[in-house]
Amino acid sequence: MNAQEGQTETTQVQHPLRVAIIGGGGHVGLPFGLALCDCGHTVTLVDLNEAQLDTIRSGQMPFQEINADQLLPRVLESGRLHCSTSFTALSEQDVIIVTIGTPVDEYLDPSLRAFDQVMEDVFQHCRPGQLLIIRSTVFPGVTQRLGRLVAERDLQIDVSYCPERIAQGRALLELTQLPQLVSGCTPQAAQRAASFFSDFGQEVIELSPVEAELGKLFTNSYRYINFAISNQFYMLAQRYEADFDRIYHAITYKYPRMNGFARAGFAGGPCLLKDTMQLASFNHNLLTLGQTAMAVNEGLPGFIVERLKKNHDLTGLTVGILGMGFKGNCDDPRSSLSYKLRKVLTLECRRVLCTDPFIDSSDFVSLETIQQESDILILGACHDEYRSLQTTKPLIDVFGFTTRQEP
Ligand SMILES: NC(=O)c1ccc[n+]([C@@H]2O[C@H](COP(=O)([O-])OP(=O)(O)OC[C@H]3O[C@@H](n4cnc5c(N)ncnc54)[C@H](O)[C@@H]3O)[C@@H](O)[C@H]2O)c1
Ligand SMILES: CC(=O)N[C@H]1[C@@H](OP(=O)(O)OP(=O)(O)OC[C@H]2O[C@@H](n3ccc(=O)[nH]c3=O)[C@H](O)[C@@H]2O)O[C@H](CO)[C@@H](O)[C@@H]1O
Repeated sequence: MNAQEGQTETTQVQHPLRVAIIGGGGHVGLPFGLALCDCGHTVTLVDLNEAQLDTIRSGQMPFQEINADQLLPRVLESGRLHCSTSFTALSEQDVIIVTIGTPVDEYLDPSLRAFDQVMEDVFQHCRPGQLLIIRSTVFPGVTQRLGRLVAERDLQIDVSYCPERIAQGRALLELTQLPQLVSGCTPQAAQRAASFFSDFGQEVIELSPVEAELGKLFTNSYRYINFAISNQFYMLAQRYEADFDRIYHAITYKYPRMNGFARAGFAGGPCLLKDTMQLASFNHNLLTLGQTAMAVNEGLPGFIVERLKKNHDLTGLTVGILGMGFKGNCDDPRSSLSYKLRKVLTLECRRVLCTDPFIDSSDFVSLETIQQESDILILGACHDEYRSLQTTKPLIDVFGFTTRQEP
């Protein structure tokens, strides 16, 4: 199922440890666990999702991750990868890593209950001398608060926050290539976390816990706001019947000061919007740029439909969405704007059809059917399969993906 790209060299760690990853069946925990195991650590993936763990035990990746289809059977064969739904294994570990999801709630505030519950479970099972590494993206202040709780209970474990910064699907390519932000509640915790990641092959940058927490949120908010600039310019160009892609090429060509100018497109997924909202919430709901970015990026599906309505009577038409994942060549539908587009279209059109080569859903149709039965096609995700799509139907491609020359 997975594409294969140049494997990164595996170097063996000098100090093999016993490591548990809570949330180890997920998009962050699993590839990290495989990589740690591959370089010599013994890893227990602790996850509530039994079905996911069964899939992993059988040697199958539960989601797409470049090079993981080859790596998973290899580490299973080594005998150093274990899976468990129980926290009891925690007491046998040297290092406990937390990679559970950290969503925002319906008020756009971080939802801390699940995280606090996991921490309570960790406290019940930990033993003195262990290193706790928080790797989920957390609200600023969470790490120091944990440090205070650990001190109050005299648990004698070292608490650190070391955020994950890989792009989903590319973890095994990026893990040892990206510098690792490292922080600890005490100098000893920071130093132990730094040794753990340098032994793993990463360049380490030390920050205080709140700096590392903010650093992670700044990284994702920056990217999200950056996409909003392009999406706003795209909408503006459309309003004046100007071709955004032609402008994009013209103004970025041999002009280095536009190097960071993003393409227009659906900016979705489980992280960018959520982390921008966490930052806003941390700053007492004041993050003007972030909130404006949310209005722009989340408004793009509605804008597309409004534009279509100007030239077509949608009530009699079938519209097809190509690609439902939250980004190109990705099988993850979480917070994909293609679903928002489907919802808006459903209110306006006779029929909406969806297709995606990576997502198995009973209400999706094949690429062939969608091409035959749709009057209008809209690109929802830049899957390679659509790059050279031949169609006689009008194709709305906000990304400029099907017309651009370079990848
Ligand atoms: N997805 C990414 O590319 C990415 C990148 C960097 C950081 N992050 C951050 O990493 C964290 C995890 O994200 P993800 O995409 O891997 O989420 P995910 O939903 O894919 O994985 C989380 C895993 O935790 C498990 N889990 C939930 N509650 C649990 C509990 N109480 N005990 C044990 N296991 C439990 C779930 O079953 C799931 O397998 C989030 O904070 C996210 O913001 C994600
Ligand atoms: C590359 C990057 O910094 N990604 C961050 C992002 O990864 P994540 O896995 O969310 O992936 P991306 O940042 O690549 O994509 C997020 C969204 O932006 C859209 N998109 C992408 C490129 C583009 O030019 N225009 C556009 O709109 C994608 O279609 C997708 O909907 O959140 C993760 C979770 O915290 C971080 O760890 C990653 O570091």
